[in-house]
Amino acid sequence: MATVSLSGTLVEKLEAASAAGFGAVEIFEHDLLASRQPPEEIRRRCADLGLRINLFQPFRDLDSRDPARLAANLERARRKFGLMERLGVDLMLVCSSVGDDAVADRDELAAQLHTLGDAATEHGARIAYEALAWGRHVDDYRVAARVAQAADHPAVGTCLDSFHILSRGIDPAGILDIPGALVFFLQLADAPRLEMDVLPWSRHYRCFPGQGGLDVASVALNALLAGYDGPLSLEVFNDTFRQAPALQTARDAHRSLLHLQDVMRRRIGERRSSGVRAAAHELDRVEAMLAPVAPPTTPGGLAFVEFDDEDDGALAGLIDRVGFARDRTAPDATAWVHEDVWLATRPSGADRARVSGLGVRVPDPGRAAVRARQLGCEVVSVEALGQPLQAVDAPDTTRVTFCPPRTPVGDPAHGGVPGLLGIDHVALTQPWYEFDGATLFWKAVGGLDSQASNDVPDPYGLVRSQAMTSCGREVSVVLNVQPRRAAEEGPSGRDGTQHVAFATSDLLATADHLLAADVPLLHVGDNYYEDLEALYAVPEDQLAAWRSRGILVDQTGRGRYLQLFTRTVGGVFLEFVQRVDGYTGFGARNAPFRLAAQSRTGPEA
Ligand SMILES: O=C(O)c1ccc(O)c(O)c1
Ligand SMILES: [Mg+2]
Repeated sequence: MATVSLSGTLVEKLEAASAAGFGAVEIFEHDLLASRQPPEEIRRRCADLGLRINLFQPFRDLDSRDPARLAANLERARRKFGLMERLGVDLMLVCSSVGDDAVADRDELAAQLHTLGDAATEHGARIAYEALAWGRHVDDYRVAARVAQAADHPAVGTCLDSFHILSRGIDPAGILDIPGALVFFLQLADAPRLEMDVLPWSRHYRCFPGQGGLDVASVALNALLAGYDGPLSLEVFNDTFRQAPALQTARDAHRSLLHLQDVMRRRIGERRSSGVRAAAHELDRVEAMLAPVAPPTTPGGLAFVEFDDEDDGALAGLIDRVGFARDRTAPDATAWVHEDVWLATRPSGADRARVSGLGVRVPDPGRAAVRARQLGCEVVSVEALGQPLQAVDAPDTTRVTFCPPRTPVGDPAHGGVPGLLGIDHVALTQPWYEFDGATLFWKAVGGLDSQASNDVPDPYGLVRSQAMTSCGREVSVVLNVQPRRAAEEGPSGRDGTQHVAFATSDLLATADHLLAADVPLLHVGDNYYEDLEALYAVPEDQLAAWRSRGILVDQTGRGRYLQLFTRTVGGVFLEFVQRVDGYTGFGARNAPFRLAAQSRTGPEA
């Protein structure tokens, strides 16, 4: 764990990294300079915390065409080597230069690195030369490796950093051509794919492997296949993690490393079958290095959604009014059943209703629990669906219970909601500092893949939204972060609503049923429907049918999505959706209008 990846003082970062299970840290120089503890004290703290210090970084702008500047830089480096001896670390990362006096000639650059190698050796140290994606003359890992090799010094090697490689679209296959002994260090970071300059992209948006869109596993696997056998180190510069509780970030980071090795194991399987560029014994060697994680589980559907209800049972009243059939088999909760999906509410003394639990159907609940434990989750035993099962808590504290593929349906009273097909998706609100951790949890533990992510305008800010679905779309979870202002000052004191969306084959019929049952539905107002007519040239009768029921529409080249929302009860509302002609989104275009309608209170509502 690079200390730059965590919030807090240096000592707080070290404590969080150790508590999360890391065995080593990279000390980022700024963290040491800002610390009151002298290097010797930091060294002692690390020893007490069971942390090796495996890198000190960064050393910037070593090389120079100006001899006097070079001499000064070498003297600066000697002082850093002295500092490293006090810290007990023998490897320093040297970034490629960005200065206007940087050396372009590779032989001259190699000679200067050789001189640095001599200086390092005097202090029992080594240096790892890294190509910054924005380096003045060296911005490609293959060049940095060639220059380090040309330096021809035992104390000079290279550092691979997955962000600098993948952000520029450089092929990581070239890593296999680097002698493994030349790779002194490996830094790993993921990032969302953004169209922006690499420097701010690196300094603000890096995230942990599996939380973004870069193929970090390819870099890590190639480095190990090339013969690197050092640490897998996470170097993440991220504005959210700079503010988030360090221990939570460190725990998510540790999970990301375990999940990364799981992905690498699967890649080894693919390479075995495809015979791509790596001898079978090399693949076996690397596979043996990876942390053991049980194979991933693929959810086959939701068995239940459980809610904490307010003491007055407001949410239970809404579910009754919608027309779900009460299930008489649930002893300690109010429950309803539709086919093989249960809804349950428990009065919890909560000041507002919320989703408290999801039952996820998996082929092998026991194996899913083993994998969850290996990925750092605390697995608890629970009673659900009338049997002992195992569960873990998602980052937003929603309890996720691993359920068997099918459960005999109880003896439900036959209520009925016309057209109802089952649960389409569940939307969960995350604390702002848990969004990336939740994405990783639902990917690594829940077996879902990231789909579209959107930043949706809310009257009081932006709602960050990430859809995650199982490969067959049997389970979809939409993760949302509400704008902080809404949480503190929004009209209903919203600290984030959650909802369950039900699929229907006929939303008009479902809507008429709900209206007849006096279910309070959300209306977004006439301006929306006038725009709809302009957008989609909707026939007047069709528009009237949607407007009178409060139905929202998203029509794309890939199908149509019809949506209808109940009003919010506490922190929960219900949604009914009809997907037409293969539409696979979640109605992002309509979210701002829904949010605006939900934020209106009193006569504005
Ligand atoms: O953004 C930087 O300056 C920076 C410093 C050190 C690194 O290892 C790195 O990848 C980036
Ligand atoms: Mg780096």
